[in-house]
Amino acid sequence: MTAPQELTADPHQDGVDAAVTAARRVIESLLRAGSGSTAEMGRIADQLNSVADNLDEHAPAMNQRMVDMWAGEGTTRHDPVTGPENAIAPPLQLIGQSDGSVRGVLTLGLPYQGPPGHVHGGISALILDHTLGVANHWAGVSGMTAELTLRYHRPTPLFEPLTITGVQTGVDGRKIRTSGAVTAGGEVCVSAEGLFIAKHLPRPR
Ligand SMILES: CCCCCCCCCCCC(=O)SCCNC(=O)CCNC(=O)[C@H](O)C(C)(C)COP(=O)(O)OP(=O)(O)OC[C@H]1O[C@@H](n2cnc3c(N)ncnc32)[C@H](O)[C@@H]1OP(=O)(O)O
Repeated sequence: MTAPQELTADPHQDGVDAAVTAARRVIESLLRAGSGSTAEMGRIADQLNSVADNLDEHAPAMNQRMVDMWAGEGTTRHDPVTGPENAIAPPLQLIGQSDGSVRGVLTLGLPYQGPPGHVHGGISALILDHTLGVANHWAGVSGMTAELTLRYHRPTPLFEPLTITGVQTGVDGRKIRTSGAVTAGGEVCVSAEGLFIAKHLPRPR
């Protein structure tokens, strides 16, 4: 039996991860403040643009950055679900379980809102697509999403811990079947069935 294993990159307390954590806070704070805020939004926009100008000035060429992103341990650092270097990632940390499934817990805030006080359905789809992909990796046979079928059973709450699970259920030639769910308080909010096809795009070199 395989021991549980962290499958996603551990966020660092410094460097780009710390800057990305701050950027996530800015996104959330802008939403909290809103158009009725007395904060000087014009000045805030200038400050944020100056931060972006500084980053762009020190960034490598795009093709070099793509090579770096896909080198070594970097593969789980930048995706939009688990990546500690990606400010739009919640981020979710996934653990491979001894029973072959993967599991993670996260709480989503205002940037991920769809219906009032609840998670946008597209965000649940993004999280489940990625989690099913990681479940395939953990199972040892992975591929690209060909079909993702979602059932939204009940609204998924913001501001509460959500448990995200995924497990590979079968492999038939190049066809890989995987299922998963988002649960809150032990109730299934969203369930997913995925068909993946064993195929991998080449890494940039
Ligand atoms: C630690 C963490 C690590 C890292 C973990 C990272 C996890 C990341 C997870 C994210 C996953 C994504 O979002 S991936 C990105 C989203 N997906 C995509 O962009 C895929 C775009 N589509 C494609 O590239 C293609 O259509 C493919 C690869 C799906 C299939 O193309 P292909 O390779 O040419 O294969 P093809 O011959 O067409 O099909 C092979 C067989 O599958 C069947 N098939 C193909 N598509 C379908 C379909 N939609 N529905 C039913 N069946 C289908 C065919 O009938 C055929 O069956 P038979 O005749 O053999 O019986």
